[in-house]
Formats: sequence, structure tokens, C-alpha cells
Amino acid sequence: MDSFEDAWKVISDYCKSKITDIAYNTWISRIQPVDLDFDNGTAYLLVPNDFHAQTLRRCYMSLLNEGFEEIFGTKFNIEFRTPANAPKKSKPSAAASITTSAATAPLLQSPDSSSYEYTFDTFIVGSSNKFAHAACLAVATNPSHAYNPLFLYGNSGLGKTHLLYAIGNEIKKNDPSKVICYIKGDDFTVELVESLRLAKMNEFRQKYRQADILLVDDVQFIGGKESTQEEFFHTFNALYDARKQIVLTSDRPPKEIKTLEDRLRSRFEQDLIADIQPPDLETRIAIIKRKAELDGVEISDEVCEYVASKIKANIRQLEGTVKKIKAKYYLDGEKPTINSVQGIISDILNNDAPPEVTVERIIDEVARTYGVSADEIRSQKNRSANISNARHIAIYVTRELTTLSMVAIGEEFGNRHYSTIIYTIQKVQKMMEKDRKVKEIIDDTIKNIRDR
Ligand SMILES: Nc1ncnc2c1ncn2[C@@H]1O[C@H](COP(=O)(O)OP(=O)(O)OP(=O)(O)O)[C@@H](O)[C@H]1O
Repeated sequence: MDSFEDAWKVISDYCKSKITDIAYNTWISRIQPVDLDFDNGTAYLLVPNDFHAQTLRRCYMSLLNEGFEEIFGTKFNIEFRTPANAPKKSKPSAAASITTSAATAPLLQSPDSSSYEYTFDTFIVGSSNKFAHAACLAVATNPSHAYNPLFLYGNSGLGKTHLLYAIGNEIKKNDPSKVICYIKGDDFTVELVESLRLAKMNEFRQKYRQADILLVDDVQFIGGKESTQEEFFHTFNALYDARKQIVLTSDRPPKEIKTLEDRLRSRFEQDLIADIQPPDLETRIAIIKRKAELDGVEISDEVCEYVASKIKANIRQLEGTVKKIKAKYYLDGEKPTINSVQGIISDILNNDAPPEVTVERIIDEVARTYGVSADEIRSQKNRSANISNARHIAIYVTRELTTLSMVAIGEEFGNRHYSTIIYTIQKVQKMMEKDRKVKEIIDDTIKNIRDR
């Protein structure tokens, strides 16, 4: 593997941490690195077509520039090539032929642009994840008979997606005829809305109901919107009744997903719930060593231990550190030392701070939760009680999660006067005091926005 490919992995990871999964999967993950010309300061990237290149130029140039600067400490001119004007590069190896979710999403080969596959072989087991690992292995070796559904939960970056894919890959390896369907909770919603719009609900239903194994990642994002929950409920029941295996992951246990309807919650709690905790020091060291081995970079025990002592809560960060160490090693040719990795670690810890909450994100999440469109929330007209309720909640959440003044919030929401904003916030506070369910749903929505 040449150094630009390694560096590109780090750059695309950087981009991934700054935008939504859908945006990343649609626009960034489909870019392939072609060449880096240090003499004329140009990076050549291969994209599927001209339209893709235009969208990247219009919407993602500053993000890509930041990514290059992050790695190389300097800007590059970015030039896009399409298959029509550049030699094709071979694609990364597929993790498994897992059926993907949205029709527009690229085939899921290796999530997180990892250079290795998400299998049980590449998963390090320690005390924090051994229960979840054992449950997943049992499901993979005995689908529909061990635990059904299996519900996995844990904080971000602790290996839920990895285990979900490992189940899919293992089952596919043992029986290639099995139809495995992987979907993220929020993509399910997007796809459902699209199918409704295009009058393609039959195809949508058929696609999910033909699955032998349904793997749903981040199921907490199904919460809120009624029609999504309704459709998911029927999909779940149809598969469950047909004795198909269902595995779900979330950042919290079902009882803490307050936006979830009770009937879905009780389905999710029907069999085994397994949690994943942050790894202990020993496991962190083992993970760094394994990642280094898989990425083909030599990191001494001393440096491994140092990194593990600094990065504790998130395995994605451990992995990011190894990738950066590798990129640096390729670029300056020096073996990693405690001194040389210090900067990388502090970059990773600083850059992984949760992204700033924008009004746009708040409106999107509230719109999704309350089943209205973002435009309706922003508009000046109060078309229906449902829309104005969602708008009030979005205003309240904006006040909670941003430092915007009442005047600025008013401007964001259809140029409303600040006194209206104050009144609206008080109104929502009263609703929350009066009705526990309303409070729980708003708190949950806030959590979804914060944790993204
Ligand atoms: N025990 C482990 N052994 C090896 N790699 C691991 C382990 N746990 C996590 N990883 C790696 O850490 C990265 C993050 O893991 P993953 O994406 O599965 O986390 P997640 O819990 O699904 O996070 P999120 O909720 O943010 O989606 C992945 O590249 C994965 O391969």
C-alpha cells in the first residue's frame, strides 16, 4: 500500500468525524486516492462521475482542504479525476456481500474505511466486551436459535458495528445463500420517506422482509417518527414470526430510548440485552498491537502502552492514532517514539470533541422526531398544531444546546420577534413540567443531537 492511500484513510476519517454518516457515505467514502504530487502541491482524487466532482467542489472543498492540512500541515490543490480521464484503481476487498440500506448508498464493504474486515478474527476480546462477544458468536453460529432478538448497546466507538458486521460475515461465510440486510436506524427513516414519496413501498417492504438476518445499527434513531416506528414494527414482526434472526445496536438500552413506542421497546427486550463497556488497559494495549499488525506498522511495546494509557474511552480513537502513526511514519520515515506520538494523541483527543451543535442539526433531528419537514419548522406559517409544536420544541432545544441569543434564535426561525421566542421557551418548559412523557421525548431528542 502506498503512503497516499494510508494518508487518505486518515483524511477520510477526519471528514467522517465532521459530517453525517449519510453525507460521508454518499460523497466522501466513494473517493479513491490516485496520486499526490508534492512538487506541484496537487492531490489527485478519483470520483465516480462529473456530477460527484461538482458536488464535492460545491459543498465539500473546505472540509477536504482541512483534512489535507490536518495530515500534511499544508494545503494541496485538489483535482478530481473521473473514470473517463484517469486509470481505474482496484477497489478494496469486500468484507461480505451484505445487502445495503439506501438505494443511493454505496455497497457496504468495509465500514469506517478500514483496511481490514470486521470479523470475529479482528475483534479483540477483553472483560469489557466478552459477554457481548459471546452473545454475538452464539447468534452467528446458531442464527435464530441462540438469542432472538439480540440487542447490543454501548457508547460510541466501542465495537457495536464491528460485532454486527462480524455476525453478518460469519453467517455469510457459513452459508452464502443467506440474505443479510444491514441498515442504520436513520437510513431506514430516510429510505422509508423516499419510498413513500416515490410510491415504492412494496419494494421497500419486500427488500426487508426477504432478509434472513436483519442487522440494525443505531436503532435509537428509529425513535420519534410514528410512520417509521410503525413500519419497523411490522418488519420486525414479519421477520420474527418467520423465525429470522434480528440483531439491534444502540447507544443505550431499550428502556432509555424514550422516543420509542412501548410495543417496540418490549419487542427489543424480548430476549437478550448485552452491553459493551470501555476497554481496560490490557485490552487497549492488545487492540493497538492488533491494529498495528493489521495496518502493517511497527509500534514498540513502550509506545503501545503509552498510547493505551492516554486514550481510554473510545476504540475508534485508538485506531485513529495507529493510522496517524502509520501515515507519519511513511511520510518522515522515523520509527514512532513516545515523543513523536504525543502530538498525534493530543490532536486525536482534541479533534474528537463532539462537533458543534448547529441550528440546522437541531431542526433536522426535531423534524425527524416529530415527523415534519425542516422547512416547515423554519417557515413563518403555523400550518398545523403538529408543525408549530415541533417548531416550539426546536426553539427550546436551540436555546438549550447553543449560545445563540433570543434575537438570533428568532432570526433562525422565520424572523420571529425575540419576545415570541421567550414566550415559546417558557411554554415548552411548562409542557415539560406538566407531562413527563413530553419531557422524556425532548430530553431524548437532545441526547440524540448531542451524541451524534
Ligand atoms: N474489541 C475490538 N477489537 C478490535 N477493534 C475494535 C474493537 N472494538 C472496536 N473496534 C474498532 O473500533 C472502531 C469503532 O468501532 P465501531 O464502529 O464498531 O463502534 P460503535 O460502537 O459501532 O460506534 P458508534 O456507536 O459510534 O457507531 C472500529 O474500526 C472497530 O473495528
